[in-house]
Parts: sequence; C-alpha cells; structure tokens
Amino acid sequence: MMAANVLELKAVERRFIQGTKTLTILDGADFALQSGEMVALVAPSGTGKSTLLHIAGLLEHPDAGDVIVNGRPCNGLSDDSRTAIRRGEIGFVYQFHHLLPEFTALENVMMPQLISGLDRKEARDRAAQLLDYMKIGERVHHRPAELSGGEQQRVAIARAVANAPLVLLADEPTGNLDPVTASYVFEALEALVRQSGLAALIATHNESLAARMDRRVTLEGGKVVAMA
Ligand SMILES: Nc1ncnc2c1ncn2[C@@H]1O[C@H](COP(=O)(O)OP(=O)(O)OP(=O)(O)O)[C@@H](O)[C@H]1O
Repeated sequence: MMAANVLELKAVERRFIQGTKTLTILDGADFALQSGEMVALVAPSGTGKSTLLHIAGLLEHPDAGDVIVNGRPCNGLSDDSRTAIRRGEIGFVYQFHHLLPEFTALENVMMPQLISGLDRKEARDRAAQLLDYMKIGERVHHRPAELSGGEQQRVAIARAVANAPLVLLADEPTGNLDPVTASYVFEALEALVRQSGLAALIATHNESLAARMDRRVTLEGGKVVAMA
C-alpha cells in the first residue's frame, strides 16, 4: 500500500506586484509529501522557497490552487479553521530561532501545547522529554540568549514538534550555523523525524544535508521538479 500524502500542493500559483512589474513566483506548482518522508527543497535564492513553505504551512493564501493537509483541502476554509490545522498538524522551523527571549527553553516548548489546551504538567513532561531527545536536557532552564546557536535551533525544533504535528516545514533550519553545528543539529532533526514518522520538507542550501534526505526537489519556472 502507498503511504498516505500528508501534504499536497495542487496547481499553486503565487504572484507579487513589485512596482509596475508582476513577479510570478509559483506557477502551477504541484507537490506531495508522504508520511515518514524527508524531502529537501534546494533552489537558488529568490526562486520562492520561503513562499512555497509559507503557503504549504497555511501562513499565506495562494492566488490559485490548493493546499491539502491530511486529505483536507484548506483554501476555502475560514481563517480560524486554517489556524487550527496549522497549530495541530504543522510545525515550522525558521532560519532564526524566533524563541521567546524572556522564557526558558522548557517554557518555549511548553507554550504551543498550553495554547492547544494541554495542562501544565503534561506540557512540561512532553517539553522535557523532547528537549532531552534533542540533547538540551541540562539547559532546559536557560533562556535563549544563554544558549548557543545550535542549542537555540534544537529548542526551536523541539518547539515545532511539541504538538506532534504530521508535517514539519523548515526554512533553512541550519542556515545560520557553522558546518559542524549544522550537521549536529540536522542529525538531531533527522533522528526525530525518523523516530516519530513525521513528514518533513526542508529548504536548504546545504548540499551535503540535502543528500541525506529521501529525495530532493527544486523550483523551476514556478513549478516543483525532482532533482537527480
Ligand atoms: N510579500 C512580498 N511582496 C513582494 N515580493 C515578494 C514578497 N515575498 C516574496 N517576494 C519576492 O518573491 C521572490 C521569492 O521570495 P522567497 O523569499 O520565497 O525566495 P527564497 O527562494 O526563499 O529566497 P532565499 O533563499 O533568499 O530565502 C523574491 O523575488 C521576493 O522578492
């Protein structure tokens, strides 16, 4: 049996008006991500990787086409329903960690779970477990500014998966790190994805990390195409 598609993009279009020009960034982009799969999105700067991830993560609407999360077409849904799907099914990791500076690592990972209605004890236990898994165990009570760049990113990854999403979308998650730290953070991310059966679409400029994923796609003429 084929694995289920947890995320699909169907004929997605996205244009931006810049001055008098219209930039066509996505032009009939189709893509499908199966559960348990790790896919690298590798494309030159400015071709639309972030745009595609934002649309896939229901942070932006496409101009045409649809995003289907776990079999559910999302474009026609209300903002509240899209937000509920985003919070429950999708985790996002950015190049810069975007952790809340006044909260500890543990509290940062608890936050999305508390917003989803989990009680403090459950949220704390799961956060501690995830941080342990990401090898932050000893530093859970540190604030982001007291953590290294690699540690901050590992906390951001733990936070992204705190609500046990189906899909993890990451926009250059190691882009801000030196190669050794990038590789270490990626290893932790990979282990987490493999262990949880999560599906991940990861934009990266790092060829050696891309080579470790199940497949690689790029953007050409506004479409998603397979890479060798
Ligand atoms: N809100 C916006 N308004 C106008 N133009 C935009 C907007 N967002 C993105 N663009 C343009 O769309 C193009 C694609 O941007 P995007 O950020 O998706 O590229 P990217 O492939 O992620 O680039 P990078 O690798 O540099 O992050 C760029 O030319 C950008 O200037």
